[in-house]
Amino acid sequence: MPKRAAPPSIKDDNTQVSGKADVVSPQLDAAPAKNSPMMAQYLEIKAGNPGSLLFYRMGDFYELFFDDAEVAARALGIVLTKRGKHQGDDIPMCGVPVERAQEYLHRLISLGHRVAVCEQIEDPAEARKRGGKSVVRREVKRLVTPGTITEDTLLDPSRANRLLAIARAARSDGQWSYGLAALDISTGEFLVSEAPEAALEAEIARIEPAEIIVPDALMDSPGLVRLCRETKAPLTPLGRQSGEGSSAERRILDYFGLATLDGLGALSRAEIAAAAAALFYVERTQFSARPSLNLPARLSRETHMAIDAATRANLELTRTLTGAREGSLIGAIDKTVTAAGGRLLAERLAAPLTDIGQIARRQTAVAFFIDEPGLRGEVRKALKAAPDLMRAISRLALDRGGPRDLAALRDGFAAAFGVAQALDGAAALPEELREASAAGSSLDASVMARLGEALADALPLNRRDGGFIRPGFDGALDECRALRDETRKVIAALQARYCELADTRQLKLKHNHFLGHFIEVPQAQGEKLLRPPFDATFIHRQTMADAMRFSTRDLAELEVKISSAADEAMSRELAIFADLAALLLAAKASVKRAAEGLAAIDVAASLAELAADCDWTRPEVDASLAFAIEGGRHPVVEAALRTSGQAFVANDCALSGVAGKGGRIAIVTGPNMAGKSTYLRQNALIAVLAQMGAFVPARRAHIGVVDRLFSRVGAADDLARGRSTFMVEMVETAAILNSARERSLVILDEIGRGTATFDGLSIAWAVMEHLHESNRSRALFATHFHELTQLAKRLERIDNLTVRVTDWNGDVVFLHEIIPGAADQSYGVQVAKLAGLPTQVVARARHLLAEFEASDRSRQSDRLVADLPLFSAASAPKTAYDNEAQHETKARDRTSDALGVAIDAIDPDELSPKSALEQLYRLKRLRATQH
Ligand SMILES: Nc1ncnc2c1ncn2[C@@H]1O[C@H](COP(=O)(O)OP(=O)(O)OP(=O)(O)O)[C@@H](O)[C@H]1O
Repeated sequence: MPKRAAPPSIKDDNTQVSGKADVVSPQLDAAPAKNSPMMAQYLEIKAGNPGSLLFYRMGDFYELFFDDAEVAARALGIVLTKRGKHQGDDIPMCGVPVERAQEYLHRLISLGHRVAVCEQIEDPAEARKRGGKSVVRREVKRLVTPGTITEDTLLDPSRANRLLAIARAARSDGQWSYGLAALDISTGEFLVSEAPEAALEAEIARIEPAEIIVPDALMDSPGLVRLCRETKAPLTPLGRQSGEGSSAERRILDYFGLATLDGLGALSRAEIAAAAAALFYVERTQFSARPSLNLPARLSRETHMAIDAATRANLELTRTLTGAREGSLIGAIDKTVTAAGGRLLAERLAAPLTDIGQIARRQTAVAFFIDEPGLRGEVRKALKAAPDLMRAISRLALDRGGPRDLAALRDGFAAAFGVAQALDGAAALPEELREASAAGSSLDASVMARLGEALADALPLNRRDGGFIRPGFDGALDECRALRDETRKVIAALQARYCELADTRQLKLKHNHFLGHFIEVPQAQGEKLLRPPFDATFIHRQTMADAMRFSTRDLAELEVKISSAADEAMSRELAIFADLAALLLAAKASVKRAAEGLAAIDVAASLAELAADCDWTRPEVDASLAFAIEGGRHPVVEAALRTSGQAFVANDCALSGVAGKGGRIAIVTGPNMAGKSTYLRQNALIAVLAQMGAFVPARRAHIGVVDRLFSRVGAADDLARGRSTFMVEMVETAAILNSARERSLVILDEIGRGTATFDGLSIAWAVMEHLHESNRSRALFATHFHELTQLAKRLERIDNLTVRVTDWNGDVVFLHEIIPGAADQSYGVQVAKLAGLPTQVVARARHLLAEFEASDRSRQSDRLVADLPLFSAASAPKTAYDNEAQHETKARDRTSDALGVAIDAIDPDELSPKSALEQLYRLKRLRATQH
C-alpha cells in the first residue's frame, strides 16, 4: 500500500505548523553550495509545500524526487530511478509525462494524496540568457487536492465534489455550535449551515464531502475528528489565519467584492467562520486562479428531513453497504440523462424536504411529465445532447478550460433552447418547469452562434494543441497558418534538393526540440559531408552513434520563419479562445441559471419516466401524522426480482397517529427470509422518495411530513471504530431514543439480538416502551423475540404484524405477505435446511428445538406483561423525593442481587464444615448491609 499523505496544517505563509506529514521533505542543505542550482530550487519549493507530493516540471515531464518519488512510484506503478546525489546519497526520482499527468493525478488524488504542481514560468532560453548556471524559474501554480479538482477526467460526473469546512463557535447558552460550509468549485455551489454537536454527524453525512478542512484547534476534539474520519474523506487542519471574527467576514466580503454580508441572510458566527475557512483554502490551493463561486447560501436544517449517517448507510440511499452505486436507491431510480441532472437527483435524495409546499411544487412538475409522455420524450431527447454546462463554465472561469469546454457551452445553449421551445408550447406549465425553462430561453443566442462559427469540427482537449478554430473564421489566423503550412512544404522540397546535392537517398530532414529542423545521414555519408565541397552547404551539428546531423543556412532561416508563423498562429488562436471565453464569462450568471434549470427539468422528467415505467403514484404529503401505505413495494428489491422474472408482493403499512398522542408502532415477527427487513426498509424509502418530491412505489400513500428518519439494523460490526457489535447497536439505539420525536419515523430491525437472549429481549422490550410512551414516533420493529408481541395487549398504539408462510412437505414456503398477527414459530431450522446445513445438524436442531419449546418461554413474557405498570420508562422522576426513592430502590436491587450472586457461587458439595460456617457468616453480613 502506498503511504497516504497526512497533510500538515495549511497556514497563510504556506509553512507547516502542525500535523504529521508522511511524505517527509528533505531538509535544505546546511551548505546549499553543495546542491546543484536546480536541486537547491527544488528543495526550496518543496519546503514551501509540505504535505504535498511535488510535481516538478522539467520540459515534457513532471519529475518527483526523494520520498515523493518513492511514494508516487509505488502508488502509480512507475519506474523509480535515481538522479545525482544529495548529501552523499542517491536521489530517488520518477517522472510522469505532462500529457498523461491527469491520469496519474487521478490515481494519486483517489488515494488521498495532495499534489503541488510546479510549472516552469519562463522559457529556458530566457534562463540561458542569464548565464550558464541559471535555472529556469519555477512556481507552484496549483495544489491539487480531492476537494478542489475541476477536471472532467478527475471528477465523477454523477456526484458533486464538495470541500467541507467546519468551524466552531460558542453559543450564548455555553454549548458549541458548528458551522459547515460546503463548496464545490467544479460547479460554484456554496452552501452554509449550522448544527449543534448532536446534529453534526447527520449534516456531514448529507454533504458527503470529498475533503474536509477544520481549524487546528478542533483537531483536539476526538469526537469531531472521528466523525470526519468516518467519511473516509481526507482531513486537513488549517492554521489560525483561515479567519475568525472580523477577519473571516472580511475574507468573504473581499472574495465576492461585497460591502456587507447583510444580503446573504442572517449568517451565524460559526457559519461565517466556516465559509471564510473554505475560501481561504480555495485561495491557498488555486493560487492566482479564482473559481467562480455562487454567494454562500444558507441551508436551514429545519427545511430538510434529518437522516443520520447510520440510517443513510442502512437504507443504502446512495451506495450499498459494500460501497457500490448499483443496488442502492439512487442506482434504481436514476433515469436522468445529463450529468448535472444526476447530481441534482442525488442532492435531493440526500436532503428530502419537510416543506409541504416545496414538495408539492416538485411533485407537480413530475405529474406534468407523466401526463405528457410525448413532450417528456422530446425534452429528454433534447437534454441528452446537453453537456455539463456548469462544470465547463467553472473551468473557463478558472482559466483551466479547453476548446471542448467552449463546444460544451455551444451545445448546452442549443439544448437549453431546444428544451425551452418544447416546453413553451405546453399548456399549464407547472411553476418549477416554467422557471427552469425561462432560465434556458434567456440565454443569448448570438453567443451560441458565434461559438458555432468559431469552433472547428474536431477539437483538441488542450487549447495549446491548436487547430480548434474553424478555417475562414479569422483572416489573420488563416494567413499565419498558410505561411506556416507553406514553409512546411518548402522544407519537404528541401529534403529532395539536399539528397540530390549530397548524392544520397539516405538523407532525411528531421525535427526535435533541441535542434529544430536538421539533416540526418548515416555515419559514412556524414564523413563525406564534412569535406569539401559539401562542407560549404552542410554545417555539422551533432555526431550520434551511427548517424550525423547537419544544418544549412537556408534551413536555419526557414526554421525561424516556420516557428514565428506557428507561434503567431498559436497566439492568434489563443487570443480568439480568450475572446470567446470572455464572452461566455460575461454571461456566467445566466449560464449557471440555465444549467440549474436544465438539471431541474431533467430530474422532473426522469422521475416521471420512472413513475410511468414502474407504475408509481403521487403520494399525499401533509402536516398530519399519517403513515398509510397501500400496496407498497421496495424499489430496489422489486427491480432485482423483475430481472429474474419474479414478482414482488406489495404490502400495506398503517402507522398513522394523532398529534399529541403519537404514531403507531408495528412489531413485525416472522420467519427468517420472509421479507421483514425488506418491508421495513421499503416504508422508510417511500417516505424519503415522497419528501424528495418523487412519486412512490405504492398503490396509494399518505404521509404526514417526517422530520427525522432513523433506521437501525442490529448486529452490524464496526471494528473500525473499535466497538463491539453489541456496543454499536446500543449506541445507535441510544441516539434514537434520545432524539426521535412525534414527527419522526423509526425503523428498528432486530435490535437486541447481539447479546444473550434475555438481555436482548429485556432491552428490546424497554426500547419499545420508551418509543411508545416517550418518543411517540411512528415506528416499525422487526424481531425474532416473539415475546414482544405481548406488548400489543397492553400498549394501545402497538400492533402486531407477521409474514405469511406455508409449509410444503415439511419445507417452508415464503409468501412475503404482511398480515396482522404474531408469528407462531421462527422456521429457523427450515431456513437452515434450505441453506444447505448437513442433514444430521438439521435433524439434531429439530430435536433440540422441540425440547426447548417444551420449556415454554411464553410464560416468562406473560409475567412481564402482568408487571407492565412498573415499566413506565418514560416517566422521569418529578420530585427530589422521587429521585431519592428511585436511587434507594436501585441500591437495594443491587444489594439483593449481590446476595443472590454470592449464594449462586456456593457449591455445598465442595465445602468443608469450617468454610461452610465462614460462608454463612459472610451471607449474614451481606444481608445486613441491605437494611
Ligand atoms: N415483498 C416481497 N416480495 C417478493 N420477494 C420478497 C419480498 N420481501 C422479501 N422478498 C425476498 O425475500 C428475501 C429475504 O427478505 P428479507 O431479508 O427482508 O427477510 P427477513 O425476514 O428480514 O430475513 P431475516 O430475518 O433472516 O433477516 C429478499 O432478498 C427478497 O428476495
